[in-house]
Amino acid sequence: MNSNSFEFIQFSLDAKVLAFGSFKTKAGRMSPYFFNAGDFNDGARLGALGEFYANALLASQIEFDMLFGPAYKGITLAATTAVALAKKDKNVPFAYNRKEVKDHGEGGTLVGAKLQGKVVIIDDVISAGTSVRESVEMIKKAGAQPCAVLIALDRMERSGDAVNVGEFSAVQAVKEEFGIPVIAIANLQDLLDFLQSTADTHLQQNLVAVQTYRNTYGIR
Ligand SMILES: O=P(O)(O)OC[C@H]1O[C@H](OP(=O)(O)OP(=O)(O)O)[C@H](O)[C@@H]1O
Ligand SMILES: O=C(O)c1cc(=O)[nH]c(=O)[nH]1
Repeated sequence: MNSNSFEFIQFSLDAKVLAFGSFKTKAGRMSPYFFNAGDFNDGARLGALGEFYANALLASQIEFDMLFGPAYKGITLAATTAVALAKKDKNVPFAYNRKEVKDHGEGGTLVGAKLQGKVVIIDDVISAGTSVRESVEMIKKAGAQPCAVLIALDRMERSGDAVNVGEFSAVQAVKEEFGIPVIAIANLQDLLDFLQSTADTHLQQNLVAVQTYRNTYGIR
């Protein structure tokens, strides 16, 4: 595990964005962990979050010209990543969409810089891939080129629901369908490594449940 991933997991636990317990996912599975990016909800946390995204993006060495954040959560994520990149001497434009079409003033659904060149889509998680699919469509329609997706956590689990388990994860499907990389600041393997190596015995107690979940739903 790289240090950005390790520190990100610690940061997410401290912020209580990453929690252990019993949570129902969008797919209807009972998960022993959950990542709620909406709880990075103050200036210091959002600023630090942008640093983690920027570090992961720069470490990937992907060439890009701008960022796009799908509404709603992606908007703040793209904005804070753009600020962090600018602090690292990589000042790039960013854009985002509205979920509802604005029918007055400048109108439309796109806000911010004009979509052009190689665009990185920034979001928190990919569940079914709907948000990425819609983003790819908007970017291509504007004449630009989606070049990567950057997310906070890749749960590395196969598609489907509690009973039916598909062959591949939504992240794998996005890579395959659009031929673009998906970069995650951290993934389920990092979380397992973290739980295995932590000196916090209370935290370590979650290892078996997370491993069992991975054995049931995890990608092969
Ligand atoms: O891969 P998907 O199935 O699209 O799921 C992932 C998307 O779902 C959530 O956003 P949501 O669409 O709920 O909107 P929000 O950002 O307004 O919460 C999340 O922030 C991702 O954008
Ligand atoms: O699958 C989901 O619904 C899901 C899982 C998770 O950890 N975080 C999240 O925002 N959604």
